[in-house]
Amino acid sequence: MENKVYPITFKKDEDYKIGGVSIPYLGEKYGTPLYILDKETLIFQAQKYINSWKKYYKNKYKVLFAIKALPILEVIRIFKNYGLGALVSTGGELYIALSANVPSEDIYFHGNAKTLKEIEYAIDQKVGAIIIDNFDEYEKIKYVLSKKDTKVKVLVRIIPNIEVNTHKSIRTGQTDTKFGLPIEQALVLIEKINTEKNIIFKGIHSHIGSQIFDISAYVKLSEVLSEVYKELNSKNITVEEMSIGGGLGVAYTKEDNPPDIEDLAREVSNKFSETIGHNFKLICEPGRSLVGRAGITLYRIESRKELGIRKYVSVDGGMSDNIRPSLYGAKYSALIITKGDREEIFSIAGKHCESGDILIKDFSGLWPNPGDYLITFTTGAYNFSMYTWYNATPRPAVVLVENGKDRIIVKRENYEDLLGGQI
Ligand SMILES: Cc1ncc(COP(=O)(O)O)c(C=O)c1O
Ligand SMILES: N[C@@H](CCCC[NH3+])C(=O)O
Repeated sequence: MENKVYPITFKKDEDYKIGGVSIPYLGEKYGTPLYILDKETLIFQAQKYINSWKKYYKNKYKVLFAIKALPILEVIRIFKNYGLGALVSTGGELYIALSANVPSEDIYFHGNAKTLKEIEYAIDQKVGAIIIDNFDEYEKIKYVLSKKDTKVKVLVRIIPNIEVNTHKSIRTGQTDTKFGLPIEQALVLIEKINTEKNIIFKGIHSHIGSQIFDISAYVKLSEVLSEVYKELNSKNITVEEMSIGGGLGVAYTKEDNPPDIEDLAREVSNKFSETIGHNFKLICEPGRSLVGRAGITLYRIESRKELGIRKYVSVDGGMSDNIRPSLYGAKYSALIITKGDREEIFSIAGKHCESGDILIKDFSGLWPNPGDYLITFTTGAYNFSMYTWYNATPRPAVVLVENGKDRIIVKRENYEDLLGGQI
């Protein structure tokens, strides 16, 4: 079976390599902790999305990279070259997407608490659509437009009432959520929008959560979207676009068996064929499933400890570069590069002043020596972007590898950067 935890080019034959480059060599050259991204895996995942929709969806579609997962210019540029747009959730993300030269019509802006300033920025930049989350946002858009001679395209985010089996902090489609409007309220909002001449209603937006393995949740979502589509059609309101959001899961451990991107495209397309046909532009917004597998993080082992109750191995990073284990109890796979040959069970701890800063609990592997390397896998999504500088920890560098070549795409912060903005 294909190992979905490792990046496509990862090899552990004579040396440990990614993108044809020796991983210990990268550690020597750039220092640790180090985020390493495999370009081939990024491209493979992007092409999977594009080709799968092309195969099954018989009308226009657009894949928007949810840049919150990895807001790095070079990554966004790579995806743009394969025809992907960007989904942004703040003015800052919009700025990054524009700086990566994503055409503004390929940028969609969602979020439940957009400020007037962010709305004005999005309107001035002529984004592809603002995804309206609530009535107050609609009023803010009207206010901004009242000062300008311009129009804005919008989608309206609905709450589809679908519970998914993922961590409670990353579910978004259930009845009780801060994102979107119940369908009845969304319909009222859409009727209001339709009376505005400068707010152009384009369609419906939805998103059910993140790290989802169950394709049937997307099939249910497609049914819900079809019902809303029909309801609006019956009121003579045309729905040109519908978004199924992002959320497809990835494998963090060998036990994880996420569905293929192609399964998502086939099942969703089939459902729409049964219900309303492919009469609208279909949008999807993956983040994690585009970038998660492409990333690994390289650490150095700093110290070891053998307590009666447990053994600990501590590394030179931790919750600052990967907050997911402490925040969600997320599990990761790892590998230690060592000359040691003693198999042990131990916890891998970060260096931060929190007892909860444990990257992997009860890891089973070779007992290392200080100075050895540790690799954690599937760190491409929501690691760099959720970096925290707790304990005044400079942000690690990001290096991109491809065909035996490596280059820095985000510089490592230094101590002076930590003083940035401080007076
Ligand atoms: C509206 C929306 N779309 C897309 C995404 C991307 O999600 P994921 O990284 O799980 O694919 C998110 C984050 O969950 C989101 O909030
Ligand atoms: N930050 C979350 C995903 C959030 C999705 C954003 N809507 C994670 O690391 O799993």
